[in-house]
Amino acid sequence: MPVLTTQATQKQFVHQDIETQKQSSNAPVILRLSSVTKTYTNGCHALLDVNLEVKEKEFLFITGPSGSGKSTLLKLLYGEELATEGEVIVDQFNMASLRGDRLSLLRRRIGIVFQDYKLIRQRTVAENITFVLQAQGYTRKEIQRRLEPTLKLVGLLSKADCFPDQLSGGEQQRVSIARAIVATPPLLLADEPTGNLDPDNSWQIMQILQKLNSFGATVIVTTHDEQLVRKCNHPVVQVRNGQLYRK
Ligand SMILES: Nc1ncnc2c1ncn2[C@@H]1O[C@H](COP(=O)(O)OP(=O)(O)OP(=O)(O)O)[C@@H](O)[C@H]1O
Repeated sequence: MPVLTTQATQKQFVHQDIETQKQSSNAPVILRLSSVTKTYTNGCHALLDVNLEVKEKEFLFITGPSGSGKSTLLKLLYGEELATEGEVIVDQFNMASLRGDRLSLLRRRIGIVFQDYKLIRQRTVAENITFVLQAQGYTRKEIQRRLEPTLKLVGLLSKADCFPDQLSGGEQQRVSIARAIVATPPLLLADEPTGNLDPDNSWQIMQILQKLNSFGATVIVTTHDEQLVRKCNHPVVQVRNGQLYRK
């Protein structure tokens, strides 16, 4: 693993790496961070002069210790936070200039999976998955057309009418993945999706994410789980003290 101490070297390295990828793949860029710094209002520098480019259909792991800036990086990508300096481009949109309806439209093209699932306890599995489609004005017929294959993909066809509290942690995470992908977004962001799961369930989740990637989605996963990362053959970026290092 390269150890890069200065930002100049780091930039050079990441750019070199980007060049290498360009030679091996002509896929369009789906997201780009250019010289991005994120400082929270309390003065905490979560990210410092970060550069990253991800191409369509890539699968990227983001690893790093607790508090290093992984979630912040994902939040910049789905517009939960804005960069303090630098430029964040997602799906050709500059995140700094996106507000209201335009931000909502971009978010429809991004599926998000969280460590703590964020399911609605009073709604069934099927309702949790289709809720977002209803909110986006899909017809009942289209919702039904999408629901069954999505449930099948995450192995939950028989649990459609269960409530979240009747499911295991792994099953709940599979519901949250189903909810994230039911509108077939081209970009899937997963923030510690296996953080609350045992190794078997973690592996099941990874297999689903890899299957979605093989179907054409760009997938970015943050994780602490080095073993899981080693098991999969995907590029890895490590965040340390708010800076990015290619592994
Ligand atoms: N809303 C906020 N206000 C102030 N500081 C924040 C905020 N969110 C995060 N931070 C700080 O920014 C830094 C990076 O946090 P972040 O959540 O991105 O790290 P992380 O790598 O995802 O950590 P973990 O693996 O524990 O989830 C930390 O020092 C954290 O305390």
